[in-house]
Amino acid sequence: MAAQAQQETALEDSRRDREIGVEQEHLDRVYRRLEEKIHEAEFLMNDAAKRGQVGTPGALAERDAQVFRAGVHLNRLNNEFEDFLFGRIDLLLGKDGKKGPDGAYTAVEPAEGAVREDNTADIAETLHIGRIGVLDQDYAPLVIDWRAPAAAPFYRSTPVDPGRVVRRRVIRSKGRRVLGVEDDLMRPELKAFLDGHELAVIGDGALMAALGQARSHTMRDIVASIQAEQDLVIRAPAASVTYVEGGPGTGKTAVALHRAAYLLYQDRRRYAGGILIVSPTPLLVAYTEGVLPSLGEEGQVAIRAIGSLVDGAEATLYDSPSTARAKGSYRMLKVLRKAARGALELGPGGRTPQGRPASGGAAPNRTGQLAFGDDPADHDTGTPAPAPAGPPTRLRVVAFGRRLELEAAELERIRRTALGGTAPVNLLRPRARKLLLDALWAQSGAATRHSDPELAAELRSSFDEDVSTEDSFIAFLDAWWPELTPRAVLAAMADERRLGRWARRVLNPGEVRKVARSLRRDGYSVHDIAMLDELQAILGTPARPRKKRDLDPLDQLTGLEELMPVREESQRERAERLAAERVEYAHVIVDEAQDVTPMQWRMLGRRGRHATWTVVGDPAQSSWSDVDEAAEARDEALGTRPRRRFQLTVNYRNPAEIAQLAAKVLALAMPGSTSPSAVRSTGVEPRFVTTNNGNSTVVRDSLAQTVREEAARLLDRVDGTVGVVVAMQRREEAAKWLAGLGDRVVALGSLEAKGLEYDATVVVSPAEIADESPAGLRVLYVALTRATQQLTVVSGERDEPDDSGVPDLLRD
Ligand SMILES: Nc1ncnc2c1ncn2[C@@H]1O[C@H](COP(=O)(O)OP(=O)(O)OP(=O)(O)O)[C@@H](O)[C@H]1O
Repeated sequence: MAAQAQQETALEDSRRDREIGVEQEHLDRVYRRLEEKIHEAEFLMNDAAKRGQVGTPGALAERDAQVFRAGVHLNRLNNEFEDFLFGRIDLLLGKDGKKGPDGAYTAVEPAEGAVREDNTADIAETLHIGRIGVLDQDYAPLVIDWRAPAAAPFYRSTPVDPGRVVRRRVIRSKGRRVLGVEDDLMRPELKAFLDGHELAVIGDGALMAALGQARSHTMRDIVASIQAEQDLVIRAPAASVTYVEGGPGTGKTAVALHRAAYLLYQDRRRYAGGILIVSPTPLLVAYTEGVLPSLGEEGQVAIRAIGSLVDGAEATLYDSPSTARAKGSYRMLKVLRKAARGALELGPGGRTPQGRPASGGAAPNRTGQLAFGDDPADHDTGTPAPAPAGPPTRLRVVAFGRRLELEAAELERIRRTALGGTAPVNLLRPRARKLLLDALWAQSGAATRHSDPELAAELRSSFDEDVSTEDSFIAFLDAWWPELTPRAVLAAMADERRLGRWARRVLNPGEVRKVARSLRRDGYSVHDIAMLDELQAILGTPARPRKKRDLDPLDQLTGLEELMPVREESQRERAERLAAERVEYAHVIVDEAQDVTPMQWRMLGRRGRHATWTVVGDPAQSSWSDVDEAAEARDEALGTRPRRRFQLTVNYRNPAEIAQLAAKVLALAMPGSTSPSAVRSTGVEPRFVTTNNGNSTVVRDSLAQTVREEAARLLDRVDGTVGVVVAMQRREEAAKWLAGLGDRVVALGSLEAKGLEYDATVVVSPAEIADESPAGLRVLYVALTRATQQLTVVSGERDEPDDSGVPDLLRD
């Protein structure tokens, strides 16, 4: 028996080696062709450089265009040289004989007679799929770009609906070497022949091989194993709104990133306006950042955390759930509108009573840590408040030899009239100035001096000119109607009494206290960033003279400055500059959309007023408490554009053992909803550990020690990363528990775990996580669904474990 098994293995190995050899031959051909193309690109660059020396405007423009094109080409080839060929499909003869622009036949369905009556068939076409397309000298496809229509069957074909595909192969290669192949047979009932030989089938399929791999701290692309339901989303037409829901691990983030790459491939010109991908946390941005470059896309896509969308301000703080609820809800809009108008009373310099400069930056707090909650003892600056300067209460000018004066009451009346307009507050300043001049003019009595309207008008205009150029008038206007910045207004809201006035009948006194207190911390939270953005819209920016860029004197002479990039700027810098200057996008992708608050939806809406959208999320993972209000805000941001809805149903992350446990929390958090089905099982059940010594008391040291031991245990059992998920308030403490265990293990607050995944996780005290906010059960559901292989749950003080250590929240 053993000898027979050995023989079979040897046979299998030799078949595998033969197939690897076949793919190696193809890869060699592709590399030879790529080298030719690189030479072409280099020749173009040199040639262009020579042309540049001629120096005529026409030659300069041509040189620049060529250098640009050749540079892009070289860049792509060099980037994608690594592991860029990853797939192959062997197809039956198609229905018609038509070929697409990439040289492949376009038919999806097989021709009649492609399968013979005895269930045999010949392979009519073989296509290799890679990160970019490569044609040979005769324009036959050596590699098809994964985003091209001809590559779609690689992803769409299933045994239920195979189309023309007989065999789908995933090729694993490193540099110039093919390392392995994994095949899926789409028509297992068929005996298919390629060049007279029966088609070989190697391995158990690529998906399982991909899913079993150890995780690192960065996400990998899934280009070689995109599944049919995911492919439908990635290639959905970009018109209007693509709306994708799916449980944890169904690939929503992966799909969103691949969709960005696909859209750029499909219509680069249209998306020259940029694609914005919004992530909930900087951790998730860092985790996903490498995926697009691996797909050959970078420049036109900006991946930003929702707390980094406002230039010059970065969210570094967390708000407690109740403060977040007040700041993120629609009610805050009313408060901000009042504040923006009321803040004029700040007077010059924009100093708040707390002494914090109103234009204060987003420095991290004193300890340099991210802070959770808004306990004044921790975060108050503690600086005694100097008296505010306040706005001036009297205007005095001299005009036409007379002393004119407006008193406080009159000034107040004028301010109210000016604010009666609906324009942004900063743009109302000219109107206020005009009303002041009207009042002074009326007081001067000069209007009655001339009955001739023309003379009267002339007199008025010289009066206006005299007064408005007077130093005292200019200084008064600057102090009385200062140009407000969003930061100044937000800082002004840190004063509780003042905020109380602006928020009357909108926020309750407790909310006012908490919001004001949180705004006294150094730095901003994600919710503050949305408030800053809203304030920017409410205040407006007065037009300023445009600063001219430094120009190359030669470009100025030839008038080419608009056509050519500034000389010293590299292509990458240019792309970055354009991205930084961009305020609106052609397509906006919102990841973890279930967590976006109403105020944040307004901020996103302003960035995609004319955009098409892809919105991905999972209501069951929402940490936002008022789901209906958020849905209303989302609908407002997306407008009336038609929506195309997709549902992802398969969990690729968690093994069935972990998914089943998480489903129990889902049933509590959102009764009636269904969990995605896990695609694999590891046979390793979640482990339950309790620090509860039997009388419901937990020694704190014991919790620290237990978590540390469990993390160390998991580090021994998995090759990749271990995440320890704790309630937000324990984050700093938990990091200390893990000191010295190395960089494969990290401690995370429950909200920070959003979207991330680890080989193994330790979830610390389910009850503590669930009790932390009104959406706590959904946050716990997120925490429990982060592991790709193993999960340990450690009960804490608040949990009630049974005899097996299973805490109450995780029992049936
Ligand atoms: N077709 C696929 N082939 C291989 N791996 C996949 C595939 N689809 C998803 N995965 C993997 O499954 C994991 C989960 O994917 P992803 O993070 O995109 O899911 P998600 O739906 O955004 O999850 P969550 O809602 O929990 O944030 C990732 O490791 C991803 O690479």
